[in-house]
Amino acid sequence: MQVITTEMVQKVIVKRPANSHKGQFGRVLIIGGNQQYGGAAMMSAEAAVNAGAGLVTVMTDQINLTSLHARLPEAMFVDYQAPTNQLAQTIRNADVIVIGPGLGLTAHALMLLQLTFKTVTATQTLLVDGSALTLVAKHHLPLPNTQLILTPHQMEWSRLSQLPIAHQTISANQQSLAQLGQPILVLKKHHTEIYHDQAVYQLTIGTPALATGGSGDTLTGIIAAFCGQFQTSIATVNAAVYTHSAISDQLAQTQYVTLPTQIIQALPAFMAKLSQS
Ligand SMILES: NC(=O)C1=CN([C@@H]2O[C@H](COP(=O)(O)OP(=O)(O)OC[C@H]3O[C@@H](n4cnc5c(N)ncnc54)[C@H](O)[C@@H]3O)[C@@H](O)[C@H]2O)[C@@H](O)CC1
Ligand SMILES: Nc1ncnc2c1ncn2[C@@H]1O[C@H](COP(=O)(O)OP(=O)(O)O)[C@@H](O)[C@H]1O
Ligand SMILES: [Mg+2]
Repeated sequence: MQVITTEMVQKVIVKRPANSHKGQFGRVLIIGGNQQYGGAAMMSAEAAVNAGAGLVTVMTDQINLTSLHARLPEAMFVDYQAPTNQLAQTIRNADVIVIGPGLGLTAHALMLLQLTFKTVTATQTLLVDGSALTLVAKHHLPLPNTQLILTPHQMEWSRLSQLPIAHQTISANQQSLAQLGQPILVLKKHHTEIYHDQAVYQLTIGTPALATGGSGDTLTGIIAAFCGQFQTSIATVNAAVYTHSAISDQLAQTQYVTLPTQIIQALPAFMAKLSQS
């Protein structure tokens, strides 16, 4: 198991080429946010925008439109009740898709997940989080052939792998991942572990100041934005996971809890500093 270091992250968060445009920094689609959990999709989207995604679209319940645009005019909106062919076209247009933050477990949520799995191709990156992971486990859905990243916390991983939390050892986790077709796994907890093929990385920063609703939703947006602009790889995912906790640690010097929205606000300055060092 290797520890993720600042030096590893500096290799990922590089200066942007002068001759570039938004089309090169990733078209990110966030699918989530039902009537109860709109904030989850909004935090994911705002994190993606602030972490540098070129274009961000949110496919969510219409009830979230006004608050989304009031808070984040940079984001585009698609009503997740739109006709299936429009939803599929939106999914096809994305480079990186996040599904799950605040999605919920209803029949409509399941339909959106199945449509995404059916539509996504091998050249796209798909990040499955939150409710979407619970739906995969509950309905035994086969995972699609794409660049796949799973971001469960320990309980979500338990549902998916059928490993009780106390049995989530490195070798047991690796065996479960082999059965799931070797996606990248971000197993979120105190000292999060990241798995890909035989490689295992550990985050040794981050504190319980992160133990507040929305911290994981925010992480999904950072990972998606990083994959969209720095290419999908284990190094890129590690850099995103590290950035999330490093910002929290900085804020936690003077704060008991670090709010997801505060981490989001600090992203552009943190990335500028790393890219210049
Ligand atoms: N503001 C919002 O709209 C929020 C929406 N959320 C959404 O709510 C949905 C359900 O997600 P939840 O995670 O709350 O619900 P889950 O019921 O899937 O899991 C949460 C429970 O798992 C247990 N658990 C064990 N180990 C854990 C670990 N290491 N980390 C976290 N929990 C652990 C805890 O008992 C915890 O109450 C998701 O779609 C999520 O995106 C949450 O993220 C909270 C904030
Ligand atoms: N005690 C802790 N130490 C370090 N990191 C933590 C701790 N508690 C939570 N976190 C981090 O906060 C995030 C929580 O994700 P998640 O449980 O999915 O939150 P939510 O779904 O509410 O957004 C993960 O990145 C996790 O590693
Ligand atoms: Mg979560």
